[in-house]
Amino acid sequence: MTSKIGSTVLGHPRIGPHRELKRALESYWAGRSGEADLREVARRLREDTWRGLAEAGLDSVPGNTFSYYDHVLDTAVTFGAVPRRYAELGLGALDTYFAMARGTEAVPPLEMTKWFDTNYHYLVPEIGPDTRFSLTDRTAVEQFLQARELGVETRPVLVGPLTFLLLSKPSEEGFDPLDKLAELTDAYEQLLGELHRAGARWVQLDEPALAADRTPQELEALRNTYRRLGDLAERPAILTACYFGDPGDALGVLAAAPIEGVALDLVTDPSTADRVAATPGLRDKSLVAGVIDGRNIWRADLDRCMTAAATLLGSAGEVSIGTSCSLLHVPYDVEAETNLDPQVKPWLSFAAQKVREVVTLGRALREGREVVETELIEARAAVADRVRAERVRDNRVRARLDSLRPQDSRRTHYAKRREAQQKSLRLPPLPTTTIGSFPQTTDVRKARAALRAGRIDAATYRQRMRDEVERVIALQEDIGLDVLVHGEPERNDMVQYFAEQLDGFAATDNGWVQSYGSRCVRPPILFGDVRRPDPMTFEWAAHAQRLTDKPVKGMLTGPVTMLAWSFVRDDQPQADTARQVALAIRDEVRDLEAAGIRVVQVDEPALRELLPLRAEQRPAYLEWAVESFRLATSGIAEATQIHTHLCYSEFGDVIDAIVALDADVTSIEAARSRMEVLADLNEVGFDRGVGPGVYDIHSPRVPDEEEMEELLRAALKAVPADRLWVNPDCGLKTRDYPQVEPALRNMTDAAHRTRP
Ligand SMILES: CN1c2c(nc(N)[nH]c2=O)NC[C@@H]1CNc1ccc(C(=O)N[C@@H](CCC(=O)N[C@@H](CCC(=O)N[C@@H](CCC(=O)O)C(=O)O)C(=O)O)C(=O)O)cc1
Ligand SMILES: N[C@@H](CCS)C(=O)O
Ligand SMILES: [Zn+2]
Repeated sequence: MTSKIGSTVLGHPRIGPHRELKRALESYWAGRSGEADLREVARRLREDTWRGLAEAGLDSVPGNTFSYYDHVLDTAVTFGAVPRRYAELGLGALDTYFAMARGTEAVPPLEMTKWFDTNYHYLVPEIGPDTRFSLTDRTAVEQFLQARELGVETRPVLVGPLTFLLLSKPSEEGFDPLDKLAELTDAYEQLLGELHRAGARWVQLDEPALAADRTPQELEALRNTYRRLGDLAERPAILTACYFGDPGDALGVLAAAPIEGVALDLVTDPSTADRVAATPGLRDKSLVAGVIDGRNIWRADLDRCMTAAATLLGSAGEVSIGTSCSLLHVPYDVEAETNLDPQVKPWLSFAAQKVREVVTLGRALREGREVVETELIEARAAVADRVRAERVRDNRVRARLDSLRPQDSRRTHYAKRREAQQKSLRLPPLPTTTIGSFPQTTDVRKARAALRAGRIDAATYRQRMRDEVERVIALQEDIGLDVLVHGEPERNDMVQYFAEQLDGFAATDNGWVQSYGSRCVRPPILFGDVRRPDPMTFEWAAHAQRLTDKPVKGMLTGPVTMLAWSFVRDDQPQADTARQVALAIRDEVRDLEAAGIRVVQVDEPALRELLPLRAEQRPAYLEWAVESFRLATSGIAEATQIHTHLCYSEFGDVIDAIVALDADVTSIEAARSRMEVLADLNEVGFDRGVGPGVYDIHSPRVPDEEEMEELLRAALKAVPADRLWVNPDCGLKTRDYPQVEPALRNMTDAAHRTRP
């Protein structure tokens, strides 16, 4: 008989409570430590996680949640999908894995892209006719056995076969990775067999791709795959996890499949719960009710969660309590925060607190609410305090929003702006610029760490950053760039930096969340009405502008990106929150203009990221996303040139929205896709300045001027010279000067050679 799941979480952070894995990885990559050291750090992190989750009282502990870099890459390696160019390097297993993740001198890495609508990035597997799927890496089995030796029985978690192939890209044109589903399913069968023989009672197959629109053929593929896996004679019980949204018609397919369990996200779309009762096939299955939000940080209303879970009793064979998705997207522990606002802190729940919430609800469901009365009372009080808190509402902000008129988010006609800007800026054709950040050197980061630790005072820190701005301006002048930037040395992060200065946001000291590989972010917490008490950036931009006669571009982060990369309040529509952020940015744009800054860039790299997974929800999102950008960038002189910057995604789905932003110049990631985005923009009649990136900043490689010239000539076929800008794909903060300086010199030379 199938064992019960009880209470569980679908996955867990893995970077380490103090980013131990980040440090171990970076030390290994820099050659400062060996493979054994790295493996030892990883082993300890895994063991601490298993023990911690078991001791917290979870009935079912997820396993195989650790990754040295990315779980999609792990899945590719598990099933032998290692493209030949990496296998041929002749490296050991771990270094081949890192070559796929980061590239080497000889080969670029796999492409990296966003994991659904989150700020986590996965590596895109390449699948082609030559891919031979087979079980080539047994880490999942080994880790199951290691956990068992510690006395913890885990439920190994794997990316499901359908999601894996849907997230992959064909290694050659015209090939559909789904054609390999049957062969991949053979390999999953083998792994399930080995896990069974090792003693695993449950396995979790993650199928978040089911939260997006799926074709009938894809649903048929789902049906066939899960029928095959389910019909395996010797295997663990299968829990298929659907998260990031409602699984739609896929729910019926899974309910009819011969598997034992389904985990549902009941947070993203609470109406998913209503469909459970209407899906009779679930009555003999284990249902993990994902009532605790796995990707936001608000303390749960446990009474409401209990009621939601209890209404499902009877609609499924067994109802368990779970998180809506993996906890990968939240920080480890609120208790690690010593400087958080004392009123806000009890409103929050990070991974450790969410595990406790799940355990509490699991007990309440099993043994009755009385046994967890104290926990319920505490949660009730915290939730009520947040609802009542006066500081969450700022009537000045609300009054200002109420008084806005439609013309407040409109600029004058582009043709007039263009003329005024040409007169003011006098730029050559194919003007050169960068996206904003210059390398965040060790000295810059050390200065910030010293300021935080009180080893230097604010005035010393400020002077060091001003000196850095001077260096960056001098370098750009020397290289001959046309529109300069101050380099953003004073920013810890392009979202957190602003959040730290805005009312309504709280920042964490240790709330790290993995963004990709060893890179992390600390998403700020947007808890209340947003207001800008003081100017935020103009001191830096004005300082930079005083150092040069060339125009300096002011650099701000747009409202959509501020929301996308923060933990956002869930007590009002996102559109309202975005408008509040937009007003704060609008004030900053005006201050920059008043300080003599003639070009302002408002970055919206997350515009595509927040696009709903289901097409029917997209127009409403795009409307508020565009409107908030326009609110932030209107109300200024015609001569002030607004730039925006987009990166980290494919733009096909948001191309109309890019036009609707009404920016004067748009810089956009394009180097790796060889300018394809320009044709898409032409198709919708885009007639503004555009800077398709000619330098892929994701790789340490220095592009030579010939290849950038070739890209520019390709761009000129789609865009006339008087609209084409020359810039890298994105900011340079993750690169080092020895790469950046020659690359920018080559880029500038390429622009000069290409100019008519
Ligand atoms: C553009 N991207 C961003 C996303 N999300 C964001 N919120 N911000 C982004 O920029 N999403 C999409 C992409 C993802 N890309 C990246 C790229 C780079 C990073 C990254 O480099 N992260 C850094 C941490 C950045 C930061 O917060 N720095 C702080 C703290 C630095 C620090 O760790 N200091 C040490 C001491 C340092 C020393 O002594 O040398 C410490 O505190 O222990 C700062 O500069 O002050 C990373 O290292 O992971 C993320 C996403
Ligand atoms: N201005 C930012 C944009 C990154 S998406 C930077 O240059 O880093
Ligand atoms: Zn970017």
